[in-house]
Amino acid sequence: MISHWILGPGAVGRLLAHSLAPQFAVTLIGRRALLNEQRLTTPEGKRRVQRLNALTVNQLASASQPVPGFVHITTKAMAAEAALERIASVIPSTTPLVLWQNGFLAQPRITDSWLGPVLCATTTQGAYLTGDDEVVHAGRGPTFIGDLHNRHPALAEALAAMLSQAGFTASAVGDIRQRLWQKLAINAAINPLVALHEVHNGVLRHGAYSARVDAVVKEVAAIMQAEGIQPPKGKQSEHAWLALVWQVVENTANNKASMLQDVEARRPTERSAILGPLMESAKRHQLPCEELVALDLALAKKETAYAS
Ligand SMILES: NC(=O)C1=CN([C@@H]2O[C@H](COP(=O)(O)OP(=O)(O)OC[C@H]3O[C@@H](n4cnc5c(N)ncnc54)[C@H](OP(=O)(O)O)[C@@H]3O)[C@@H](O)[C@H]2O)C=CC1
Ligand SMILES: CC(C)(CO)C(=O)C(=O)O
Repeated sequence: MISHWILGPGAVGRLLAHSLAPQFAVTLIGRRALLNEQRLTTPEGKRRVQRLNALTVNQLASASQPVPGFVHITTKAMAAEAALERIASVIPSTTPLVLWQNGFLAQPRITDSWLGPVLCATTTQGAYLTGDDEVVHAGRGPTFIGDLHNRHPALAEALAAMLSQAGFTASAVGDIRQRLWQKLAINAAINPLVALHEVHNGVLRHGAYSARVDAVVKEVAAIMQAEGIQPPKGKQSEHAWLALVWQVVENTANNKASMLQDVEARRPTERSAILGPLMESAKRHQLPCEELVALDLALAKKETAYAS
């Protein structure tokens, strides 16, 4: 039986573990001990309890586990490389990895440094934790799998089939880089502003916020063009990116964005994974990015204030 290791037992990691466990061998790996009896609340409000095989990184070194078929990394973007480093000595260097992070920080770095295949997943599944033994699956959405250089289409197909068997709507795609950058554009336009002002996504439609969104999207659209990233619908243009972002704001008006959840929990945000690649690209292509830099600085200041 294919075994899946899931490194990072947070919202996505536990949702994945609950979904895969009935049909596959699953090991959930964290840096601290987790209860083996875990609860899931479905989007329909049903509650399920399941025993999951949960180990700490330290226990993993002494436990005799079968070699994993896949290692899913489900930490936040900034933690992915360090988390992988902690387990790298106990898995073959050819083990397929699956990166579930938003942004575009961990994906190119781990793809360049890992010997084995590195698949990337982008998902609009929504999940959040309510405690050490419970995850809420807030909403369903599609998941796309691929690798940055399109070298492993069969592996992506095989994983998408397993995830589909586990109840995800998953597809293998040949354009995962495009999809990761498209999501990055949306996250850059929405997440920093709502996190800084501590508002739900829908508030961006009002007052001075909407002009800030437009100004951010203007910078992002030029960067996307320079990176060769098309908006999912329509031709490359500022108008198409604006339409996309405003549609997501509308669809998620009542959402508390992930970056706002991080700010409220006083955790580091994923600003380096979301704003970082855009600012780097702007610099490389000599494009303006004053709005993005201002958002990044303001978020850094906010994080420093609550970290001290
Ligand atoms: N939640 C969602 O709905 C979605 C999330 N994503 C993306 O998925 C990624 C994960 O998000 P999410 O699950 O919400 O994040 P969480 O903060 O809920 O989970 C992150 C987990 O990683 C663990 N972790 C951190 N460092 C290590 C380490 N060195 N070794 C092992 N585990 C570690 C944390 O453990 P500890 O508790 O000890 O801190 C925590 O359990 C992010 O990039 C996010 O943007 C994408 C789409 C939807
Ligand atoms: C699309 C959006 C902004 C929805 O809240 C999101 O992906 C997030 O919160 O990270």
